[in-house]
Amino acid sequence: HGWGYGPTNGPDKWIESYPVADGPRQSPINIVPKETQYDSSLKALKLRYNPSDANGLLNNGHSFQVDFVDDTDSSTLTGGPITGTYRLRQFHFHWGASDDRGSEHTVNGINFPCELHLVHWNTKYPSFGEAVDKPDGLAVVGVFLKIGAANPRLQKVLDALDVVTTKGKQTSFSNFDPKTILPGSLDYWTYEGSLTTPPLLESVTWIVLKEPISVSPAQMALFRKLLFTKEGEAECCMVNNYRPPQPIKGRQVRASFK
Ligand SMILES: NS(=O)(=O)c1nccs1
Ligand SMILES: [Zn+2]
Repeated sequence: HGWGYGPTNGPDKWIESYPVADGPRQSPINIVPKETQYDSSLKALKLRYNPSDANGLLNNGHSFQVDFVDDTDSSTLTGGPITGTYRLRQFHFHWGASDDRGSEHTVNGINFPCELHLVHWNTKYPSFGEAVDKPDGLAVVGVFLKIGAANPRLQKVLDALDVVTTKGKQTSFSNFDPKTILPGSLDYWTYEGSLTTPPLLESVTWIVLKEPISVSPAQMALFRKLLFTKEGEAECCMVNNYRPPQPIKGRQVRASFK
């Protein structure tokens, strides 16, 4: 049976099929701001997204993702810690069964209820599939969600979830600008890491934003209505789809801000 987040196939079992799980640059990590190093050479993030590139919303059995058309440079990440141009491929979330956990990265050991990942691939490679296993192949922007006022910017995404409850369901989703779900500040921490789901490839430059966005308890309840399971199978709630922090193994986390 495939990997997942349950007691028999969860993060502690992934090493059995994916030995890189205990590699030197695994993600997520706990970020300790006092141990990060401000790097004045880090550039500002430049995110230029074209809403018309949004191309569907899918329950993939581990999370749900909004896919983007990535056959041109119309939705890109440049600047920040990276060189060159990375194209937006998809964004997705990780969340908990309750508001005290759900994020993958933590800050001073604090868990957030949810974390957004915007996945980009390096256009020095011909495709996402070619980039995904290269050390400079991907750049993922991570955004923490913290409990507060309802976030109207999230509502269009959350309103689409009721038709993709089970694994494999997808629905049309277009004309959406992911910049609208980013916080006001683009200050970030960055480090070299990996995919946080199998195959756990060590190909990700992580860019974790310091400022969270808000989400309300009612909005979190909508995430938790999704299922890991297919239509007709015994239902298993899609919650706690996060990997816990991994050993830093000597890595330096840099800050774009003082
Ligand atoms: N959670 S993640 O952004 O590291 C990711 N895993 C697989 C594709 S993208
Ligand atoms: Zn993710």
